[in-house]
Amino acid sequence: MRQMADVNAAIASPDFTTVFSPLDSADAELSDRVAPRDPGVEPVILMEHLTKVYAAQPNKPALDDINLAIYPGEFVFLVGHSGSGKTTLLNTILRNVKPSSGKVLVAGQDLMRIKNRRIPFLRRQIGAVFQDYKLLPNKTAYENVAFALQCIGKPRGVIRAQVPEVLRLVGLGEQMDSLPDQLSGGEQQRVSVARAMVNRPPLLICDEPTGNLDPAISLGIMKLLERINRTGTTVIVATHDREMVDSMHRRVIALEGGRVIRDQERGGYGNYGTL
Ligand SMILES: Nc1ncnc2c1ncn2[C@@H]1O[C@H](COP(=O)(O)OP(=O)(O)OP(=O)(O)O)[C@@H](O)[C@H]1O
Repeated sequence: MRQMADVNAAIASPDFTTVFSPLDSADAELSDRVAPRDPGVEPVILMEHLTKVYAAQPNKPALDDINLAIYPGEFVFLVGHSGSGKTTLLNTILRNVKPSSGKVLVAGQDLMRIKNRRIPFLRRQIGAVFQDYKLLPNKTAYENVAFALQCIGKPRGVIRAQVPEVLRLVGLGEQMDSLPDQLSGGEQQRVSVARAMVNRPPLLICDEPTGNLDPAISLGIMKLLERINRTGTTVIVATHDREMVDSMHRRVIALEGGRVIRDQERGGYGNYGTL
């Protein structure tokens, strides 16, 4: 009873973002949605002459003069051979990697000048699904997602309201109390997606979210990302999953040797091997 009162209070509080309700209706006729690119719309990500040279490879830039604008609500695939710079580009957006030169703005913030104390605030605006961001093995699906909110000081009532909602959204309403090793690979990845989006970030970035998953499960993850995108979240996915990219007809940015070699509004995977 007390718990229900907490939940109701949380829903009424300004901290609660009832985030996920538009999703059912969003399943309708939105597949042709194209993000706005009116002159007045600011890009959520802007890169100008962005270059990253790692000290270990001084003669081979990981990113080489990247110029890109990604607008709110876009769904973007990042493709290219292994070592072409996809992860470095995503890590630049999270400010895990500091560029060597050029300009990068994320949600209007200049990441070349951002103060260290502001970086955690930047990261709260960005949900990240990386293959190596493992779930905590001794926590249930519920606790793994709740932990992300606890870390940023969300009230208990908000956590009790939002965590079940997001887990139901990713299709794990019945498995909230399962530990990671009681879940399949695809289910674990869905917990990662739930964890990344529970705070309703305006930007979701995913590095190989379907790596090592079988094709049917990969499709489920991609459909989930598509639904999240339909609520207005900008989604960027680095992937080697040719079938996925070819079937979704979304914007495709291809990297080669740290350079953008293709940027298509509705593209396909292209001629890359899987590695
Ligand atoms: N921390 C690092 N230190 C030095 N070099 C690095 C580092 N991280 C990446 N690199 C190099 O930068 C280049 C780009 O690597 P990156 O991981 O961004 O490519 P990728 O396209 O994500 O590859 P994959 O598809 O295999 O994940 C590669 O030459 C890689 O060896």
